[in-house]
Amino acid sequence: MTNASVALPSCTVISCVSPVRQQRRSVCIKCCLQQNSVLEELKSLGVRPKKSLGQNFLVSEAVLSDIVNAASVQAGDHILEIGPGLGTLTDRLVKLGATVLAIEKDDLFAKHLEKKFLEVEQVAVVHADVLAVRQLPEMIRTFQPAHGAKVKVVANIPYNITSDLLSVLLPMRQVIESLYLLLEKGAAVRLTQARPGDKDYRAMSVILGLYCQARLCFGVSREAFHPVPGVDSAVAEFNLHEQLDKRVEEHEDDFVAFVSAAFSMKRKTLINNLKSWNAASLPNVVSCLDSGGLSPQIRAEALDVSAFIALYTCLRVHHISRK
Ligand SMILES: C[S@@+](CC[C@H](N)C(=O)[O-])C[C@H]1O[C@@H](n2cnc3c(N)ncnc32)[C@H](O)[C@@H]1O
Repeated sequence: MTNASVALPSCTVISCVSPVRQQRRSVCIKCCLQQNSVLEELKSLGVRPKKSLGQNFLVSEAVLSDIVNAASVQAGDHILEIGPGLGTLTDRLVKLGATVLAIEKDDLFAKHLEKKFLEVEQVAVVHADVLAVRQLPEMIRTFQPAHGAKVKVVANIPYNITSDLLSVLLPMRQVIESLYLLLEKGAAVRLTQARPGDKDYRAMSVILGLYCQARLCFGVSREAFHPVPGVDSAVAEFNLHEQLDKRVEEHEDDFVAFVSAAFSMKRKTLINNLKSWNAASLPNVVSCLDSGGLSPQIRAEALDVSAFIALYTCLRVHHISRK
């Protein structure tokens, strides 16, 4: 059995033979050990990673360290981990003295994790689809430390739930302080860097501006995973604002629906898109755009979050909301 925790220089490249596939690859010693231990663990469980659940396991010690450093994980932190898989990142978080709430959808991995961390008081495993946990805010509130500090989310998530997961977690500023997510690189760049006028600027860019400060932390090579995915990854930080802009605080869901409607058809003007939000509002949209010095022909991708909030606030003055 290999031991991935042996202290070795991180960048010495060797020719690594997988014990399962009998294939040879050039990787660093630490990755080789970690990769082989992941492969052996999968083999002992008799499972093949499922594409449908985005199961690409981290096999790079260096990336694990970079993630926990980016999140400044320290003893006493309470961390929500989504998709713990074999528990590699969970293990690292526990070693740093954090307490972990780990939510795993896969039946077999959830059982495996329950056994693996049975004796570890700092880990609670929840067998569930994170997107289907109705009482997620309450569950996180119960998990918060006694002194009420907020929770950090640190996770290597399946790429296909990125938007849905952000939509679920971003509004939870009462219980969550920040998110550190390992994402598909293109998505990480888009989510953290798109600005008004860019081709990647979307409704989610505005929604992110409402809820948080987003930052691209670092890129991660596809070689850091088993199986190796078809794309590179990156870690992104989402630091949630403690308070929402007062003007939308009481109409948060309606504002999000307003922004989403404004972007619904890429080629249409903002006004035409807003018909699906409230068709009767259009004369008011024209006058609110005008009072903000904006053309009635403007498209959603030209407006930043402040312009959206100003436009929405103007419409609320006319008692207009979603119909
Ligand atoms: C990319 S793997 C990461 C595994 C592990 N954290 C690692 O870094 O090696 C994603 C994990 O999320 C789990 N998963 C997929 N969809 C999920 C969902 N909706 N809710 C909770 N876990 C999910 C998968 O079963 C898998 O274990």
